[in-house]
Amino acid sequence: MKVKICGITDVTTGIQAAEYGADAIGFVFAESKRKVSEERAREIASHIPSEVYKVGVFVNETLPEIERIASIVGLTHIQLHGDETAEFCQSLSYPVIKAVSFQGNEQLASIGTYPADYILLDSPKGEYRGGNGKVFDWHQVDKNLLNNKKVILAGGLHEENVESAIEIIKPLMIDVSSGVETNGVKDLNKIKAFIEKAKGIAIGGEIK
Ligand SMILES: O=C(O)c1ccccc1NCC(=O)[C@H](O)[C@H](O)COP(=O)(O)O
Repeated sequence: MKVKICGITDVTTGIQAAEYGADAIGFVFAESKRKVSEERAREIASHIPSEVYKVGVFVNETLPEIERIASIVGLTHIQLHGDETAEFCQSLSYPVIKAVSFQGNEQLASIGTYPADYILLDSPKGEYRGGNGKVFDWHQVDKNLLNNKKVILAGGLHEENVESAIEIIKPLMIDVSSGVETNGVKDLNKIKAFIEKAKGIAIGGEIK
């Protein structure tokens, strides 16, 4: 199971997350309590091994601004967390993760044709477009509608519920932010425990 730790804002947490086995780390460049400057993100990214994805999270940002930040920071993937059109997605020169605030399967039917490499299933938006620490009903998701796209599951995951989430959705990757924080700050013990738990979960008798 691949793991993305999102909302990284300092070098130590980035380095430790990678050491604990994170496959991707996320930098939020949108309105958020976890918003990070491009200078800080660049510094963090420079300490992270090349095989770990550096994902930039954007909400309705302009194309030139995304491309500019991606190039400065050294992003490997762009996560679109707003209302970006398919044409917008196609214009980006990076692999795209399109986030969907899950509200039902009608929505998934249309996202099945969206030209993104990955679909990130998240909870309906709260105060911010993402990172709200809320779960949604995984049983409602009809994955057949997603056209075999690579699925990343997010939304209120933590050490205690991640096993059920993986069992029900069987995603390629899981994404967490609030669930590895204490009092709104990333907690290294929780990050370690979450990654260990997720990496040890057997799907169909095989450790993924
Ligand atoms: O994390 C944020 O603050 C955020 C703000 C605005 C747009 C997206 C944001 N996060 C994107 C993520 O990938 C989060 O990890 C994902 O929404 C899950 O968050 P959580 O429910 O807190 O685990």
